[in-house]
Amino acid sequence: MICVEVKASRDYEIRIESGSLKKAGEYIGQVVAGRHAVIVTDSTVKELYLDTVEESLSRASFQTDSFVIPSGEKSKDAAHYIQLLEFLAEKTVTRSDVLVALGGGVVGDLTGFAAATFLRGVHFVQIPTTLLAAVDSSVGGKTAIDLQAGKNLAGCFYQPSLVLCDCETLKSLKPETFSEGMAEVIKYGAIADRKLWEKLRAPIWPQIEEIVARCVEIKRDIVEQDEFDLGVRQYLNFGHTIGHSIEKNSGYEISHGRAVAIGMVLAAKLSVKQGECGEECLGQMREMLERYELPTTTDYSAEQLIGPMKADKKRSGNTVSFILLREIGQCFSRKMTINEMDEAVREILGDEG
Ligand SMILES: NC(=O)c1ccc[n+]([C@@H]2O[C@H](COP(=O)([O-])OP(=O)(O)OC[C@H]3O[C@@H](n4cnc5c(N)ncnc54)[C@H](O)[C@@H]3O)[C@@H](O)[C@H]2O)c1
Ligand SMILES: O=C(O)C(=O)C[C@@H](O)[C@H](O)[C@H](O)COP(=O)(O)O
Ligand SMILES: [Zn+2]
Repeated sequence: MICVEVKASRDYEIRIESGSLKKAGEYIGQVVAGRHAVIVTDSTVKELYLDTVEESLSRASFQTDSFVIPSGEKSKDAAHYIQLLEFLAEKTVTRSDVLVALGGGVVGDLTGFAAATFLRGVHFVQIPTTLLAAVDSSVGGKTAIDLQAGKNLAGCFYQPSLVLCDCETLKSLKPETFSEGMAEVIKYGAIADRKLWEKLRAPIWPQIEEIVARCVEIKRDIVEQDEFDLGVRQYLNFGHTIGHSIEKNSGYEISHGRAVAIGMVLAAKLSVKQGECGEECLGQMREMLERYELPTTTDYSAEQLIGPMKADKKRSGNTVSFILLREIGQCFSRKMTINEMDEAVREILGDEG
């Protein structure tokens, strides 16, 4: 077992342990006082892992209920959020009880937001079952739902009480869903760790636990410095200003990981245009994403992309902080006015191809 400790507004452990799904009840029992657990999952994960987690919780004397949403980003919305809150009220969940997010980033973000707001805060535990959730969304306490107006526009910072990562669950992922998680892994290498980047050239499965652990350590180190996203945490948003716009433009048909992959190429391209890194950096970014069969180009026009980019949470008044690369393994933040961002996007898309 690898254990990574996080010190934030709530301290907690990330336990990376093969087979730990069967120990969920025992582990959750160690961090919460109540004995009522509501498992939130999606329609795909329910068929694969719900019974195992329910049985484990029952063995540890938990009463369990489950709330199942349809798989996919479209469930991360206000309607499912309200349905979940009504369900928790109907089941008389109390502040000492626990919500268990069993699934990918969609389940985790929605459950976290419900846990933060139901009764003004009940415990929640993340059990990530996608690579993306294991390396990124289960850690750090960003919770959110999408609004009609855009991605992740309602949410709050609310840390889980425990993250339990059983990499065995990643074996049932479709190859394209595994690749979507690799987009965030590639992000960590690009912004913070050249050595991690190099490891991604070797087969991933034999080193999966080590890779997950390194990613969550990088995220932990950043979150411990800036839990509330006012400074260095914004580095974790590399590729996301354009990525979120691509997701929104596609009506959430293009997944987060794929959209972020394209966003990272365009951010790298902007870094080259601004003289901050060499052409080879952009080439390496494209090569690494292609290695994992991730997209590197978009058909959306600058006109289409710019609108949603203005809703970025790194915006303050008329400026947006844009995350650029210095080299693979090092990034920084540059403030741009909305007009400068508009011009930059037109420029980088103008010669796309
Ligand atoms: N809070 C954060 O810090 C943070 C970080 C990154 C991404 N996110 C959010 O995470 C979401 C994307 O997460 P995701 O990529 O996990 O998407 P997802 O939750 O939609 O899962 C992707 C697909 O994989 C299926 N699935 C999950 N586990 C499986 C398993 N073990 N075997 C087979 N199928 C499985 C799901 O049913 C779904 O169809 C986005 O909404 C994004 O905004 C949040
Ligand atoms: O944890 C963070 O901070 C991140 O930015 C991680 C991102 O991968 C993630 O997609 C996050 O949800 C984006 O946040 P947002 O603030 O741009 O909505
Ligand atoms: Zn992301």
